[in-house]
Amino acid sequence: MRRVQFFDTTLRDGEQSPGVNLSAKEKVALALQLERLGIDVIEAGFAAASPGDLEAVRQVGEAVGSATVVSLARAVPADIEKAWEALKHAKNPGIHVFLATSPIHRKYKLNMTKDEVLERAESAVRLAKQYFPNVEFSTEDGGRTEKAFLCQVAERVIEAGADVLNIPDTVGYLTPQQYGEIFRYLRENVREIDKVKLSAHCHDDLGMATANTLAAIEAGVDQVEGTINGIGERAGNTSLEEVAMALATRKDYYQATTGLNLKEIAKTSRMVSKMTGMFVPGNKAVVGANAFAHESGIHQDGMLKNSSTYEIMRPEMVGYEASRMVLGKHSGRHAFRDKLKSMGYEMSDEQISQLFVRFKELTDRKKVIEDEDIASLVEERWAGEKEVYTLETIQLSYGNQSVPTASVQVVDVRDQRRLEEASCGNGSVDAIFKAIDRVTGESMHLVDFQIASVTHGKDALGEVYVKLKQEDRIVQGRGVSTDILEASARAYIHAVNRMIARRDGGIKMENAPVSVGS
Ligand SMILES: CC(=O)SCCNC(=O)CCNC(=O)[C@H](O)C(C)(C)COP(=O)(O)OP(=O)(O)OC[C@H]1O[C@@H](n2cnc3c(N)ncnc32)[C@H](O)[C@@H]1OP(=O)(O)O
Ligand SMILES: CC(C)C(=O)C(=O)O
Repeated sequence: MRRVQFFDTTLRDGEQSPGVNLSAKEKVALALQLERLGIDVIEAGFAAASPGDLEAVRQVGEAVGSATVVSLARAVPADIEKAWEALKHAKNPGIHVFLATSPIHRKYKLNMTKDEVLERAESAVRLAKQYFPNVEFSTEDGGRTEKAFLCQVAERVIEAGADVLNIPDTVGYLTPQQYGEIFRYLRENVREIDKVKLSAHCHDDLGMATANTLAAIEAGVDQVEGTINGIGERAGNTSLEEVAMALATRKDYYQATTGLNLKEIAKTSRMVSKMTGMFVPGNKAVVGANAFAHESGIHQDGMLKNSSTYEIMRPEMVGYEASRMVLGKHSGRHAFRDKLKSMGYEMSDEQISQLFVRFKELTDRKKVIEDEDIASLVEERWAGEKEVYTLETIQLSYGNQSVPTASVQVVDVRDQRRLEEASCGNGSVDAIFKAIDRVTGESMHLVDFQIASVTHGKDALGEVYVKLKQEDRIVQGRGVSTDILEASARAYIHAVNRMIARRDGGIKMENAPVSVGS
């Protein structure tokens, strides 16, 4: 199986993302992490761009031990000399010289003829070779360059001593088939092509950077270039982690290996995101927060039975701890049961079914159900004595010019009667509590009322505590809901049930789940 070399340009092309500016210290920290990841070549910056970048390239070159550290340089002597100034003390120095070759760039940007481009490319490589043991030459906008002319450029830079020939799809224009075809064409038509390593460098303007890079690997390139998280100029570069995982997961197809320590991918991605301020979208392949998360019941059930049903690679392979089961509207009983178990609740099927009904009601109102939500549901259902009344519905009429009115429907679980009553109050909560007193025939005195937020965000669960007094007995009740008025009603009914249980000799809590601690 052949080994594909990985060239990382997060610190150069990645830094060309608008708004990104890495300090020398940050570049060194990232470069050391890239080295831990097993990157073969690290492009540390563009020494001629600024004194600060020259200094950063210098520090990276001296800090990195095994990887080759390169600086980008235009095909001008001053840039090449700056690159050498930065890297002359590096452990493994290299240079990446580029010159555009396409008709569009020759005419509008460089104002150079084909012959001038050939001359300049050759002389730049010759000069670079005087300083650096390792010289890469890139035909900028190679993807839109006439193939015959590309061959001419290739022959001239090989003759001048280039070690690597990179053909970038600078503007992300080519299709995978077209990009692969360029490398096959070069192999067939360039003299002494075997003297250089061929390299692929793609941009993601049409979302094809990874596909194009993989097509280049199929066409036999020796090296691939890209960035972590796919950051870079415009729509970004090839995501190296995507290519690495495609090769690792589809070894059967690509028949190629890398020198990467895949377990370092997650950490590297987090570092890049943090230092560049470029957040990784949740659905990003390999490193997105949802890349190993499962939300729907059918998928979660499959995952619990065997992870190969819905995962082609394990999160542990790239350094994540485990797949995540996200409980939400689309989740089913299997995942719900698994979550309860992982939180330490052991329950019968009947108990789980009862709780599942409340869970589904909650998911209609809350996007993501967190562990605290589940714990609140369990405690609300089983924290007290056996229920006498269960809340069915509440209806409210409220206006700042009118008296709030609440109507409450409950079921008396002793005989399954459905009961309904209404009441006015000083406020909505007062109206609800009075309606509950009426419907249950109980007379309670409210001693305390507190509201707390259980979870975060606009759809957070609210938790209400009430303390009720009847004669000399005091009980507490607790209710949770995304709606604070509903939580109030639940808390009040919870307390009423406890009061009845206490007063009538204590109805035992027969069905409560066993909590074995979480
Ligand atoms: C595809 C890529 O990602 S290429 C890398 C892009 N990265 C960067 O540009 C980041 C760093 N760049 C910089 O800091 C600045 O552009 C510098 C310092 C390199 C140059 O700055 P300036 O001298 O002010 O030139 P400016 O950037 O405005 O224009 C580029 C000049 O380089 C020329 N040029 C562009 N590419 C090359 C090349 N590969 N070889 C030689 N000359 C080149 C342009 O034709 C233009 O020349 P002109 O002034 O004769 O018209
Ligand atoms: C310098 C070259 C390789 C480049 O970044 C590009 O063409 O995209």
